[in-house]
This record gives sequence, structure tokens and C-alpha cells, in this order.
Amino acid sequence: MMSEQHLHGIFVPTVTPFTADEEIDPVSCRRYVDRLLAYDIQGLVVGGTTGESPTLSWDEAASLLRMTQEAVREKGSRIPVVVGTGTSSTAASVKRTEDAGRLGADAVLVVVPYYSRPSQEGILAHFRRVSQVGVPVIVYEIPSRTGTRLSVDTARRIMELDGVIGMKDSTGDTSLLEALVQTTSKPVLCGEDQRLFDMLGRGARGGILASANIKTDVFVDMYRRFERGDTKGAAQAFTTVLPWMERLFSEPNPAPLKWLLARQGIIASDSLRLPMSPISQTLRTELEVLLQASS
Ligand SMILES: O=C(O)C1=N[C@H](C(=O)O)C[C@H](O)C1
Repeated sequence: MMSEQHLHGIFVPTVTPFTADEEIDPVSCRRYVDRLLAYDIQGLVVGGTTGESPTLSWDEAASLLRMTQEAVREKGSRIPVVVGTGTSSTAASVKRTEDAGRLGADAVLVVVPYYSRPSQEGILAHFRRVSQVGVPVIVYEIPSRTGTRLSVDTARRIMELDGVIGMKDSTGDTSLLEALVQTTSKPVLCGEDQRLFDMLGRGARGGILASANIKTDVFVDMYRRFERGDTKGAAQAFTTVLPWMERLFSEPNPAPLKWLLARQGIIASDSLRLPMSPISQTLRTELEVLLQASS
């Protein structure tokens, strides 16, 4: 299982490859994960936003976890595999986290409960209950998707919980990160791709980044440069991936990413489950231009 010492560097949240008729495609899944394992990434996250968690059943998320663990094991890699278990129900999140523990997940990614807009006390109680399961918890703060924003005080109290090992900060600004690094040694990772460079400079220990599925080597190199104090080199590397990030998030994630992975033959199809829908022709053309320029 993971501890806070393991939560640093580049974590890649995986897509869920579907066949054209929207079933999980295990062959693509294996080819895709094997490719990611060729890079010096620090971990994988299955069943997150990028994995289309809103349209996956828990059984499907669990089977993705097993397939990914198998690929990691058979490659002889020891990187942690994290699975998303957060829902807007505390009881369901606890149950999924218990299952994830039985399946050997190294940690769980637990999103702030969405839609019902609970009070700060309710959110704290939610994380207290889930963290008591005994599987390390990474808190996922993404107000643009959940409809709620953690106060600094609540975030600090959640980070103090024994079972919580860190946070993925997708707030889109640096105020929470800057407040947390004053009072906790637990890691905060960037979850807002275009803020990566800025957030590393303000104390983030890495990132959980959908765009690191593309140009994975550049993300790893950028992080390593940053770590050893080569800020200029890290900035240069970041500049080269910015155009990709801009396109990847110009339409709802993970549709552009899946299109790119399918276009490169890494997964068989860019199929999504509704209400996620295929990318526009304009974006396809832009991505095609980027691909041609980088080949
Ligand atoms: O699945 C994830 O983890 C991520 N999801 C974010 C989102 O889609 O909002 C983006 C981030 O890169 C990672």
C-alpha cells in the first residue's frame, strides 16, 4: 500500500478503452497500459474522471483495476495502482474502498462528494468514514465538477486524518495549495494540467495529469528537471506540451485524449459512453496538425 512518501512525480490517469459497442476492450487496455509502463512514471490511476467513472459500474472499475495490476506485475514494475472509489454517497464510497482494499489497490482516489453540495462538516465526516477503511486515501478536490469548494480549514482537517496520504488539487488556482503547504507535509499533486509548472513552483510534489498520457516522456523529464533545480529546462519542456494540453481540454476530457490514442493505434477505438460524445472536426484537424508536427 502507498504512503505519503510514494505520492510524488507523474501519475497517469488512464482512459477506459471501449470497443465500438462500448464494452471494455481488454486487448486495448493491455496494449495501452504496457506502453505507459515503458516510461518512468510514478503511478497509474484507474476509474478517475479520465477513465469515465460516471458511466462505469463499480464491477467495471474493479475489473480495470485487476487488468492494470496484472500488466504492472507482469512487466516487473512496482508502481502503485490507484483506483477511484469516490461517489456522492458515503456508504457507497466506503463499500467501494473496502472492495478496492480486498483487490489490493495501493490507494484510492476519493473525490469531494458532488451534486448534493454537502456542508463542510458533512464533507469532513465523509472523508473521516472513508479513511477509516484502512486503504490510503488521496483526496480529489475539483470544484468545477463537484459544485462544492473545500474551505482551507476543511481541507486542513481532512489532510490531518490518519488514512489520508495527500490531495489532488484541481481547483485551477494556487490558493489552496499555498495554504496547505504552510501546515501539512502531506503531498499535494497538481490535477489541473495547465497549472503544472506554476504549482510545482509553489510546492506541489507532482501531478495526476490526463495530458501525461501523451508525451509522457516529456512530462517525466520536466518533473525530473524541476526536482533537480533545473527550472529553466523544466519550463522549456512544459512549453512544448502546452499546445497539447490546450487542445486536450478544449473539449470535454477524455474525448480528445481518446481520439488521439486511437489515432495512434494505442487503443482500437475512440468510443465513449453517452453523454460523452466524439470531438469536433475542427479539433480533429488541430490535433492532426500537432501530430504531424511532432512526428
Ligand atoms: O482523471 C483524472 O484524474 C483527471 N481528470 C481531470 C479532469 O478531467 O477534470 C483532469 C486531470 O488531468 C486528471
